[in-house]
Amino acid sequence: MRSPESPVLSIEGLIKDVGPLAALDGKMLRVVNGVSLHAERGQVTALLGANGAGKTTTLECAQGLQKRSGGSIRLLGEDPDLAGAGLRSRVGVMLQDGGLPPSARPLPLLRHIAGMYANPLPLGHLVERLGIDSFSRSSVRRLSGGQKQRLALAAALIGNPEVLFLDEPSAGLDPQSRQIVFELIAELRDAGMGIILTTHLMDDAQRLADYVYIIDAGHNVAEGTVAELLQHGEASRDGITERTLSFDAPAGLDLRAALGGLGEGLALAEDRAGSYTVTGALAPEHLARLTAWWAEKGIMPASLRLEARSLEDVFLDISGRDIR
Ligand SMILES: Nc1ncnc2c1ncn2[C@@H]1O[C@H](COP(=O)(O)OP(=O)(O)OP(=O)(O)O)[C@@H](O)[C@H]1O
Repeated sequence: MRSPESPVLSIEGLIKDVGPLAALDGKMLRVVNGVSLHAERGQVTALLGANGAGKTTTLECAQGLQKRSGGSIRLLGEDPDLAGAGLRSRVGVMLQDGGLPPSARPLPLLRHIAGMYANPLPLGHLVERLGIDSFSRSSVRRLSGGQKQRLALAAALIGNPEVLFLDEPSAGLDPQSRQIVFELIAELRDAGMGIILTTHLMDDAQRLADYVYIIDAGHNVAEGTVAELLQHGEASRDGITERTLSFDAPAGLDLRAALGGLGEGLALAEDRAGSYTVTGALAPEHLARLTAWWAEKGIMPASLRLEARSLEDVFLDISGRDIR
């Protein structure tokens, strides 16, 4: 648990029932069952979970878009179910499909939104950072998925919020835009904004998140920094640190010969022609043996990477591998 010192968002034991549902003979369905989460200023907090885990419902309750059935929520110290425009003006929300009016053009739309806030960010700066100029003459309905995404982020930020909710912030973005959006998120975090994001992309969470909550079937199943969660993954394997060494080199190498007697207990594979992985309890001796063999044979790999388990491995261990 981290210290809840002036959290931007504090959720304790959130319950959300939906219905009554005809499919359940008129009964209610509990879709969030006791989720707790704390998000701090100056941090990126990620909420991860499989499809249907309850992420959207949790965050919509936090934003006051859905009324909770039980538990407590404080967003910037206020109950979102009771708060008014004052709270909304301090909160930025970027939804996955943007929720932007289809016939609007980017700049008038952003100017209009900026006009609703007391201290908006300078429009020109945001427009330039997010490359909105290049499509400012098109209407929202004609924008590509990635352009809409960047415009939605600008719309969420223009009011200069203290807390920002991001739903799948890199969905549909090309590598250049993703880089720009990530840099902007890191800058906003460093400037003290509290950022709460949901994503299915473990890479994004691993790169951006200061603290991660994993929920499943409506309740918390794990939490911690990325490093803590990765350690959890290691501990769950009887204290043995499993690592993967991957490298690209000429096709058809005999890895077993390369590792000699040290290959026992390791999984050796040439996944594609010339693309190799060695997985298991790798020790420095394995690396020494392999690199000595390369030197002996005059082999210089085109790429080489050593990693412990990824957040994706840990996520799958924690929330199971069954499709939802
Ligand atoms: N109004 C509703 N009526 C019936 N079921 C609902 C309703 N709202 C949510 N649910 C169900 O509650 C569960 C949680 O939904 P939610 O959208 O919060 O999940 P999620 O974690 O955001 O999923 P995803 O990753 O797929 O977006 C799902 O199984 C969903 O079908």
